[in-house]
Amino acid sequence: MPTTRQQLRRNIRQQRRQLSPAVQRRHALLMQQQICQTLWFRQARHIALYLPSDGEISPEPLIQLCWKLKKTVYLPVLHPILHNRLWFLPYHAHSPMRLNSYKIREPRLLKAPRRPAWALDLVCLPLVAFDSEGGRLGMGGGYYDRTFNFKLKSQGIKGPKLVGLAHALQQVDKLPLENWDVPLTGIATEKQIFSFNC
Ligand SMILES: Nc1nc2c(c(=O)[nH]1)N(C=O)[C@@H](CNc1ccc(C(=O)N[C@@H](CCC(=O)O)C(=O)O)cc1)CN2
Ligand SMILES: Nc1ncnc2c1ncn2[C@@H]1O[C@H](COP(=O)(O)OP(=O)(O)OP(=O)(O)O)[C@@H](O)[C@H]1O
Repeated sequence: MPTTRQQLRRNIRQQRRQLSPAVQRRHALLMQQQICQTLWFRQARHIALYLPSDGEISPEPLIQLCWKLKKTVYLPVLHPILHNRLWFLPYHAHSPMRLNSYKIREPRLLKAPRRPAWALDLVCLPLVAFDSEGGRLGMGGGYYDRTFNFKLKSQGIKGPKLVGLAHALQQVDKLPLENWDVPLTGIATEKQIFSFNC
């Protein structure tokens, strides 16, 4: 019987949560060393990352490196009005934070200048599963697909590079592509960089 998206999510989320803190730290550092060599990272000044939850690979070493290199870091914030869309707010060491409805820390809205999604250079996306052709399965809210939907339009804005971050164990054989799925530019794991032609 084929595995449903729900079963696959449950399965991989469970495997991810079982990684020890030491393995999590090692993967986060190795993934950072992989991605920081790419042109996607080196040419980017405005970079969206995320704070890890539920065993996701941690972009925290990458965030520290961005700050050191004077790149501006943004985090996703659940849109206060539009259904399942994201805003991106700057994130500094002293940004006032709150917990969103999924208990993930996000910057408070306050007066921080938002950056429109199309004006970011690089967006590092969390994901639950990926395949070797750039297929991505997320947490199921469709937040990133809705927010970067403009990239699917033929005359659309080119927008940021979209790079998924994952533990290598999150790779699966083949994910069915849905017509709302926004293509990824690449994926970075602790083992390697996958690059797709977009
Ligand atoms: N670290 C991180 N931040 C992120 C995301 C993410 O995947 N990871 N998102 C990527 O989109 C957005 C939040 N999307 C999320 C969607 C579902 C769940 C979640 O845990 N869902 C529960 C059930 C729903 C509920 O509690 O109401 C679950 O599946 O167990 C979490 C985040 C924005 N920020
Ligand atoms: N551009 C869009 N417009 C309208 N609905 C969308 C769009 N993109 C995704 N959806 C809807 O969102 C729901 C969740 O999509 P999906 O399972 O692909 O999310 P995901 O990629 O796992 O989540 P996330 O991007 O939040 O990590 C689906 O029911 C889909 O119909």
